[in-house]
Amino acid sequence: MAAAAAKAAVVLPRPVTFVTGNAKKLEEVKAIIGNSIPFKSLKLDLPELQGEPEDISKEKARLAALQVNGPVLVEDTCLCFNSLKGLPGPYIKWFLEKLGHEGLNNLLMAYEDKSAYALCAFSFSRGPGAEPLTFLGKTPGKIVPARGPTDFGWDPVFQPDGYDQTYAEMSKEEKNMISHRYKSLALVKSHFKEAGYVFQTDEDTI
Ligand SMILES: O=c1[nH]c(=O)c2ncn([C@@H]3O[C@H](COP(=O)(O)OP(=O)(O)OP(=O)(O)O)[C@@H](O)[C@H]3O)c2[nH]1
Ligand SMILES: [Mg+2]
Repeated sequence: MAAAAAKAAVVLPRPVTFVTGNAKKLEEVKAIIGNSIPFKSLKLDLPELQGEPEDISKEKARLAALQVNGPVLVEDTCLCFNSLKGLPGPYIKWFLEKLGHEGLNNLLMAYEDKSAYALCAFSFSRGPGAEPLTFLGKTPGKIVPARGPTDFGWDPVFQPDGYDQTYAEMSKEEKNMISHRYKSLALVKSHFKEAGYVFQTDEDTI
């Protein structure tokens, strides 16, 4: 039999929109994705479901696709303490806001085990109504008293396994080579490569 027909390209109506209310996330996503996926960004703080990271991320993608009326990428980030069976997890934003770096350390005072992991769940939706695909990236480490610049979230209290520095003490380039976000985006990039999406620009659709 003749070789199988070439896979038809999936045409997406415009560049993907990365929807986030977090400027520091956007900075890292830009640095990690580079030119490999054409995307633009939209600053929007989407409401978040309670529950498992994957479900929160998928629901964010569904909401974002409706808002944007096109293909979207979103992500949800968790910081999970093993002694606390994965908490604060997706609720880290509020724990950090209320307790600060010292409070996060204090949560683990009663436990010997300070191990933790950073988890990033990117979700991609091709548009409103499409089932989002989720890509998980995980970096193991431990919670330590804050060290390094305090310009991004809990970076100063997270020391990845195999490193003497916290995320905050590392250069951006170094963090972006090992981070939960990097690992999750590596899977997103592979998916885009395999799927061979073709993007129309906004100009094409006018
Ligand atoms: O030190 C950090 N290093 C990181 O690599 C990192 N990634 C996210 N975060 C923080 O963890 C919470 C996640 O909550 P989150 O995923 O809902 O994000 P968000 O609400 O800020 O933005 P978004 O939901 O609009 O995208 C928020 O407090 C973020 O600031 C990080 N902190
Ligand atoms: Mg959020």
